[in-house]
Amino acid sequence: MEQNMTTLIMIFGATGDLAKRKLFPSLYRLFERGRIANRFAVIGVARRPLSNDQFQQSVKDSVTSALGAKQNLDQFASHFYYQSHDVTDSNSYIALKKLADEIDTHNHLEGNRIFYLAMAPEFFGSIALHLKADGLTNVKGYKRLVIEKPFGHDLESAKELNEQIRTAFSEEEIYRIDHYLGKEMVRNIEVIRFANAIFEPLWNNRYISNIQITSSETLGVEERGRYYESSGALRDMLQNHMMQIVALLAMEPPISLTTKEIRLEKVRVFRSLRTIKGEAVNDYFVRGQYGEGEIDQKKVPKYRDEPMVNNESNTETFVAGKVMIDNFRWAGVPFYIRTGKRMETKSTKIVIQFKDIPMNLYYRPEKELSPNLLVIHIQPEEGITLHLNAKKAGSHLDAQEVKLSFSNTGTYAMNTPEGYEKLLFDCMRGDATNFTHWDEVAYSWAFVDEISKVWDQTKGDFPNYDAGTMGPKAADELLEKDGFFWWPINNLDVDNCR
Ligand SMILES: NC(=O)C1=CN([C@@H]2O[C@H](COP(=O)(O)OP(=O)(O)OC[C@H]3O[C@@H](n4cnc5c(N)ncnc54)[C@H](OP(=O)(O)O)[C@@H]3O)[C@@H](O)[C@H]2O)C=CC1
Ligand SMILES: O=C1O[C@H](COP(=O)(O)O)[C@@H](O)[C@H](O)[C@H]1O
Repeated sequence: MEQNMTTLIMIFGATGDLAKRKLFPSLYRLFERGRIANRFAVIGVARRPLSNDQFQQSVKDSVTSALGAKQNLDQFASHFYYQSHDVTDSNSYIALKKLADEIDTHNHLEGNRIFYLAMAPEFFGSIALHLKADGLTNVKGYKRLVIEKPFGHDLESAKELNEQIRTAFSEEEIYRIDHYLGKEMVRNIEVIRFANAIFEPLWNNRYISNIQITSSETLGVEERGRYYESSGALRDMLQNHMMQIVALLAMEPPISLTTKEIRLEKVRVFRSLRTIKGEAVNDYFVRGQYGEGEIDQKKVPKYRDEPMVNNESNTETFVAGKVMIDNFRWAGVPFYIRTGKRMETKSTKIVIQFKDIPMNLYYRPEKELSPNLLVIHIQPEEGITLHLNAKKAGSHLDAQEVKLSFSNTGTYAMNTPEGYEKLLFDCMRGDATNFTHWDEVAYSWAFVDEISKVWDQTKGDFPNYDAGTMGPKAADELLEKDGFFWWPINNLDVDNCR
């Protein structure tokens, strides 16, 4: 893997929300930690007219607003340039190439280029084609394309987009970003599984009864109503973030930790997904849309009253499903996943529920022994909790549930870096392990398309959950019919140990 951090990053959509909230602060943190040397430059691209000074000021403002007052901000911002450019206008690329070549030569950037597409996905394909046609990719160093989600709207559009970007970049040069793969505890899944002799032998259908993955948000759609109306929770969260977590939990140990081997194993999981189609969709998947409710003691409107949302919208803001992986290791083990907006709490957690022991010697017959759980806390807290049974102090032989916890924040006493910081750094190093390969995207869309095909044709009974709750009743029933229930995520806090 290369360790060449000398690079010119072109951010398309540099005045947008993602650039301000995530990309500039992440680049600052890399700069602050000395991970990118002084030989880097950023060209921000967007339509509105801004001078370099104005752009640098907006970069400084976004760093301060995300990270608080910081040192060396002027020095950091001096690496930023701005080009007012409409990506639909072919002539603009000529001027952009000229600027890029000048900055490259002036800063000795060795012709290394990262093109970061942080704007609406409808532009992705044509930007990639222009970059090649107008010579911006014609460099003596490396060229890499970082592409934001959503990668297409369904398999067909994803294929079309892929073909367009592949005319300008090879698969190895394409970094399809999924910011969940930058989260510290998502990256930790593989280490927890493959570096612990106590887990890997149990990691299969003989010992695990079910796995639950919840990613709940308290936010609504905010200003993104127009995008969300054509996306919904299924395409916005499940097709990418949730399915990636399933793959990491379910994959076989790779023969080595290279990008190629890890991706191969993840793809094998996607290939083993049980296809759910037609009438079966509603047995395996549940959709919801939020009505009015209360969050943090404030009244919030229903989804259909949000800006840029159709007042009869059929878009789901919640999805829960049972994913089955039909292979030797996982046959019969349901992976329950749920995600939604305007839920009770902001939390992403994985609960691995182990099967019951064959016989309970310790509780009285009327009391059941608690199952062992391994909880992986992805956010906001980061850590692991193992739920065990141990003798109740002072009792004869009664057992009680105890929790062994590891808290990432507590151990290192610092905030772990944002996902984007890690992913940007990985891209500069040429490490694509935590980016999604085309095959993963394609299999995941094929799986999701069968669900949306059914849902697009039938009207949901919406709204069907109140804002501030954990989703519709049907999501609970999905597990109840299998004899399970969602573990209440608020009671699983990493710090909530007995
Ligand atoms: N925001 C977020 O938290 C997340 C965003 N994403 C993805 O990131 C991408 C960007 O999202 P976000 O930042 O929220 O979007 P915004 O709408 O906030 O920003 C869009 C950017 O594109 C620029 N732009 C729009 N049209 C053109 C054009 N024709 N030519 C040149 N520039 C143009 C806008 O600037 P101007 O108007 O000046 O041209 C602006 O800088 C999307 O793909 C989104 O799905 C993914 C995960 C999270
Ligand atoms: O990709 C997306 O993710 C965010 C949730 O990300 P998180 O890191 O805050 O969990 C979600 O709000 C957004 O709708 C979606 O596009």
